[in-house]
Amino acid sequence: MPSLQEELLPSTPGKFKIDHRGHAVNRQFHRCFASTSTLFLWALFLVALTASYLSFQSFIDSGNRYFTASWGGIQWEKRVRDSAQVHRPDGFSVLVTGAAGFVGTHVSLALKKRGDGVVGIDNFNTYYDPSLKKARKSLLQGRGVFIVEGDVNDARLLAKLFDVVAFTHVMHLAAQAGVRYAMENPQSYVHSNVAGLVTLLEACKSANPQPAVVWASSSSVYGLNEKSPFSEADRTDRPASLYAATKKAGEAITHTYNHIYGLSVTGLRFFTVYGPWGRPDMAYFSFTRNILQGKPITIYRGKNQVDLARDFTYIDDIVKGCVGSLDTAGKSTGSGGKKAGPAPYRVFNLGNTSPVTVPTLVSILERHLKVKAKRNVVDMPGNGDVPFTHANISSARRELGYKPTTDLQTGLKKFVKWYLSYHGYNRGNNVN
Ligand SMILES: O=C(O)[C@H]1O[C@H](OP(=O)(O)OP(=O)(O)OC[C@H]2O[C@@H](n3ccc(=O)[nH]c3=O)[C@H](O)[C@@H]2O)[C@H](O)[C@@H](O)[C@@H]1O
Repeated sequence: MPSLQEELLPSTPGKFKIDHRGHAVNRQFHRCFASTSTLFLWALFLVALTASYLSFQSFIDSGNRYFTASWGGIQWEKRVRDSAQVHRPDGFSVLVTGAAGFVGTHVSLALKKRGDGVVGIDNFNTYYDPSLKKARKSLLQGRGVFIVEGDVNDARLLAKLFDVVAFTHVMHLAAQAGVRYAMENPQSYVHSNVAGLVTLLEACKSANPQPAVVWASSSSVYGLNEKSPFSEADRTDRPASLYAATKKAGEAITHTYNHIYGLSVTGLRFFTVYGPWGRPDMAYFSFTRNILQGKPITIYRGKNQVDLARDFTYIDDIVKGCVGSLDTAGKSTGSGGKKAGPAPYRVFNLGNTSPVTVPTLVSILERHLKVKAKRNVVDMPGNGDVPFTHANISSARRELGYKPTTDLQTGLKKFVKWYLSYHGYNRGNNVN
């Protein structure tokens, strides 16, 4: 009779083989032990392999960050200095973050044109097609604006930039934009709009002299506010999206740096900015692309079948608001991380003051493109959108001389003209 042990010990995995000769148990036991130790060795080998792969990856990562960084060196510093060179009396030298972005490109061009020194920084991330960002970079380079490829989370890079140039102003436009994408990639909003902002403010507060900071907040901070038009004094404690929440956090964070370190801060609440060289993720841009390609567009509709509306604001008006903010920003009072007295803290709405519904936006595009849209109207999903926005701009008008002059009809015409030419359409046949 085979012993119980003999019956329970398989000679090969998955199979019972009963050996009635003398040292069956020993042999079986030995085989089993051998296969267990082989397994153990294999497991050890796999763990070692995984560990070395991970450390190799982190070496590559840090290598990318620190050894193959696209910044640094004498030539690089010269380019930064040249780009920051001021060419008008009492001109500014401005560090523009997100310089290859939509608003960043236009503001940089405007500042350079009037003789200010401009250095850009942009991480060229892939939130939308980086080739558009590269094209904007070429445009800027052609006008003498140097863009450093880097992230505002890179404290060493920022410290280096402030070491090379005594920036008078920082125009902080680098951000993770987009209201609905926050549900897909929440961490990217924390990374850019919270962590990146703090890293930048740390660099600004430590700089000597401290620059004045003007930065992009958003109309989305008004969230569920129903009082219209939106005034700066209205509630902003009910954000409807994580994007809005990070912008609201930015307003609180910048206030802290103003309070503790004497940084001069101006926050600008932009209202749905549009125009040439715009962002492909925004509705007016993606609608244009789809209409031209004969693809359907999705139009969200609010509660009780009410159309959504936005206070769409043309880029040139926004640029005037940004430049006006830089011109009127009081000085920071601190230096090297120490406050010497109170500094200005301001928040302004930069809108157009005349909301337009999304279906009307589509009709205007159809007219300019001479193509009918395939409209697919759906109820607004719970994705962070708000039903309408409408700016009260009396503060900006009073203090910045801000006065928007471009209506949606005119602004979209300019956008369509740019879009067709940028994408190589035959303009003569397509635009009014
Ligand atoms: O001003 C702001 O605060 C914000 O403006 C825009 O956000 P949003 O107004 O949502 O702009 P779009 O994404 O272009 O949407 C405009 C309107 O079109 C609607 N929409 C969007 C996409 C779509 O497929 N269908 C559609 O009907 C949206 O619901 C919204 O009412 C920007 O994307 C934000 O980065 C910015 O901060």
